[in-house]
Amino acid sequence: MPIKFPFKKDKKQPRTEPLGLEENHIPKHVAIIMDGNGRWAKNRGMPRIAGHKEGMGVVKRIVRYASDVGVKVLTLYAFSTENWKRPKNEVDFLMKLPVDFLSTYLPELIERNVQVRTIGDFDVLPAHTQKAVKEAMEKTKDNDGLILNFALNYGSRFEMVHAVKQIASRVQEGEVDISDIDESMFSQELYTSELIEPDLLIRTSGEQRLSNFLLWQLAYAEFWFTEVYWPDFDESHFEKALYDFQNRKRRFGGV
Ligand SMILES: CC(C)Oc1ccc(CN(CCC(N)=O)C(=O)c2cnn(Cc3ccccc3)c2-c2ccc3sccc3c2)cc1
Repeated sequence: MPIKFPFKKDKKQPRTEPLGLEENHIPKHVAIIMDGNGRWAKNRGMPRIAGHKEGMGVVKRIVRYASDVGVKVLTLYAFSTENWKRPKNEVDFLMKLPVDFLSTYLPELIERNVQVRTIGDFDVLPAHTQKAVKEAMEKTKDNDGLILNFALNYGSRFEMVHAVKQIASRVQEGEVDISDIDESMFSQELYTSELIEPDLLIRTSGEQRLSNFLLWQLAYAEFWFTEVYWPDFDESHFEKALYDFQNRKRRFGGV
């Protein structure tokens, strides 16, 4: 019978009746494809950026929950069609969003001992976005609590081809012999080289696809999908995902 641990008592957070999560079987690394902002807004006759705004509030709440429940790494991927397909006002809004997010939320992230990291092609972001993100990473680099990892302009196949090129050039230089190449060497060349691999992937809005996200790193992860649009995603959905994760692991226990 699973041992029932109530959540750590935390005055600040409204207590939710725990499903009976086992404290010592929380996934170490949860990756989330945050999808559904646009449809959420459309269903309400609101502009798409209203969905992104609502989605930002959910990011803050889920980060709090993940750090409270003991997740070690939380990787967030804003599933977004290429920016060039978006109207200009939406792209401008999105590029401002991180600056607003960090200006209001960085103090709490620091207080919560959260370390902010990114994976992906950082340089294509506008200067003001880069500046805000760099400052957040610099100010939190020594924190050893939850690692909050944002996928920015990230593509898994691009990442993997880049890794192949890095290794191939080392072979060409005679630094590495073909027989030395193994999974570990390949993993070391990925953006995620310093992170443990995800053990749970969550995707919202009913899509059941990876969309070129962490293709190598998700090889052994549990996948959990929900119809819920990201702006409607809340702690109860996250808790259910953790609960199902624990039950799957329990059912298929073994080595
Ligand atoms: C370190 C962190 C604070 O800074 C950054 C974080 C991300 C990016 C990249 N970025 C915005 C620019 C782009 N590529 O479109 C997206 O991924 C993107 C695309 N849609 N949404 C809205 C959305 C909001 C909420 C949920 C899904 C999508 C976002 C998005 C995603 C999460 C968060 S959290 C703070 C801002 C933000 C913006 C750049 C810097």
